[in-house]
Amino acid sequence: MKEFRLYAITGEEFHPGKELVNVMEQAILGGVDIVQLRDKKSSKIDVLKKARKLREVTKKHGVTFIVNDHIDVALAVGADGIHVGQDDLPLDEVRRIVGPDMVIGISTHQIDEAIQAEKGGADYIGVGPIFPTNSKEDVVDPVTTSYIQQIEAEISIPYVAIGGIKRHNLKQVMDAGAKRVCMITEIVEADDVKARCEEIINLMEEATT
Ligand SMILES: Cc1ncc(COP(=O)(O)OP(=O)(O)O)c(N)n1
Ligand SMILES: Cc1nc(C(=O)O)sc1CCOP(=O)(O)O
Ligand SMILES: [Mg+2]
Repeated sequence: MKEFRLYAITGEEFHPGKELVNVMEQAILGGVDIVQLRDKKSSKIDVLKKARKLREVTKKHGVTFIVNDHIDVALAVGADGIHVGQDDLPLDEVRRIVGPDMVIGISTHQIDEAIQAEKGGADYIGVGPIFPTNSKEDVVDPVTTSYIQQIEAEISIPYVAIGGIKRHNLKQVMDAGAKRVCMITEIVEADDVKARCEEIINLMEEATT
């Protein structure tokens, strides 16, 4: 898969009054290089309509587009990838459905899951939640930055740290070894989403120099 650094997940409930596609385009202009559509509330047809719009804007800017949960929607709109959780279809079934070229990401919360994901052919893993988060209802307890250190030592495929990551704790995440971060609220809640993403990327660069 294409290299990435800042991964944004949609969270429409956190930007009332602002259009989903406009918010995510601002994030892209600010430097986000993966966009994931995550929508737990809409009907399938509405998820499809949002996915079509996000596919268009991500394609226009050459940014990777991932759909959370809905493999059928990902295939229908020609997304670059699908993100699944531990309770979703097993990786080999997902691969059989989406074919050899689509990116598959999977959430992991402990090292055994990460090892299985790597063996099972995932293209990247989510590593989290690093800190407490209010953006996901059925979330497990924070895994802390020590999980990042374990992943660094034992896993070779790309991983992205997620969960409660903000500007103020970003350095802790980077210092633990993470090179890629994923955020919902810290990005989409900002008044100026483009400027917020630029600030986050500057902080990531500062933390690694
Ligand atoms: C990059 C990334 N990492 C983890 C998740 C969480 O996925 P999942 O466990 O399937 O939970 P939901 O997002 O479906 O609530 C993610 N979406 N993206
Ligand atoms: C969608 C999601 N998955 C997580 C995991 O740990 O797998 S944490 C999370 C929510 C991330 O949102 P925020 O950046 O607002 O904390
Ligand atoms: Mg999911």
